[in-house]
Amino acid sequence: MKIPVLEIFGPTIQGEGMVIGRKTMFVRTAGCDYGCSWCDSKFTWDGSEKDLIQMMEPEEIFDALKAKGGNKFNHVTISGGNPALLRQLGELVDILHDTQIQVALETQGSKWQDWFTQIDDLTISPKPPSSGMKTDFEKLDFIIDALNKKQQGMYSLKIVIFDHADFNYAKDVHQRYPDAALFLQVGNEHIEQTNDEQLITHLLKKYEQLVDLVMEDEVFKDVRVLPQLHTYLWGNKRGV
Ligand SMILES: C[S@@+](CC[C@H](N)C(=O)[O-])C[C@H]1O[C@@H](n2cnc3c(N)ncnc32)[C@H](O)[C@@H]1O
Ligand SMILES: Nc1nc2[nH]cc(C(=O)O)c2c(=O)[nH]1
Ligand code: SF4
Ligand SMILES: [Mg+2]
Repeated sequence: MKIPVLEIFGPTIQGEGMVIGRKTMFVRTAGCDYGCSWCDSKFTWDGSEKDLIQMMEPEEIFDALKAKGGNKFNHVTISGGNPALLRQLGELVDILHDTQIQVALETQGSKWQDWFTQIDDLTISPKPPSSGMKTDFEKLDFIIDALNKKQQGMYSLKIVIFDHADFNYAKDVHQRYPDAALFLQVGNEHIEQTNDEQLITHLLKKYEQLVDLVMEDEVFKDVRVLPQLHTYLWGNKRGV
């Protein structure tokens, strides 16, 4: 079954979360059930690129990954949009595993798919208040419970922080799922900034502020605090 794809790129480094720095390819699917105010990939759901969506069979995606990445990769990250909207992605995961390629997934935790159990590095990124979205905690409970029973691979939570309300939301999530590895990520509110120097200076300051807050906090002990590493190298550039 065909999959709506907007970008296939790499090899690059995974810039975020549990496998930060890992050499990986990216497949970005189209469509999202959320509309986060600060989404850095709005083109996947705002209609601006609907004519650029390619409907691809899993084998075609595999061929496109090979055409771009040759024999230089063994890890593919599926992001979006929300790839968890697509039941048919399980087929792509199987094809990649058949050739010893590991698979990572980026999703917000609003939908479950049975193929989640096959993912090697699964990132669930629930959305804090600044996004304008509301977390369905019953659904998230179900997903985290299912992931805790998972036989294969790793999973983690990654929460983007823009303000104090987000910080408190992340604390609540951490206390609700104390056994889940938690990553706090600096929010980038300047997604249109084209001046890399200005952007990086700003993001470094934000990173330092977030680190300072976490260091003084008694709830956040077993936690990791990270920037989006790719923005330090390439700013807001797409496809990297
Ligand atoms: C574009 S989303 C796609 C996957 C999925 N929809 C999700 O949100 O997890 C990939 C990651 O980028 C993060 N993200 C999006 N916009 C961001 C921003 N302006 N600053 C920091 N992280 C951002 C999301 O929270 C998510 O963890
Ligand atoms: N290098 C790089 N790392 C990333 N980690 C998560 C990304 C995403 O947009 O999902 C992303 C991305 O777009 N590029
Ligand atoms: S859930 Fe992810 S892709 Fe969807 S709007 Fe939010 S950040 Fe963007
Ligand atoms: Mg991104």
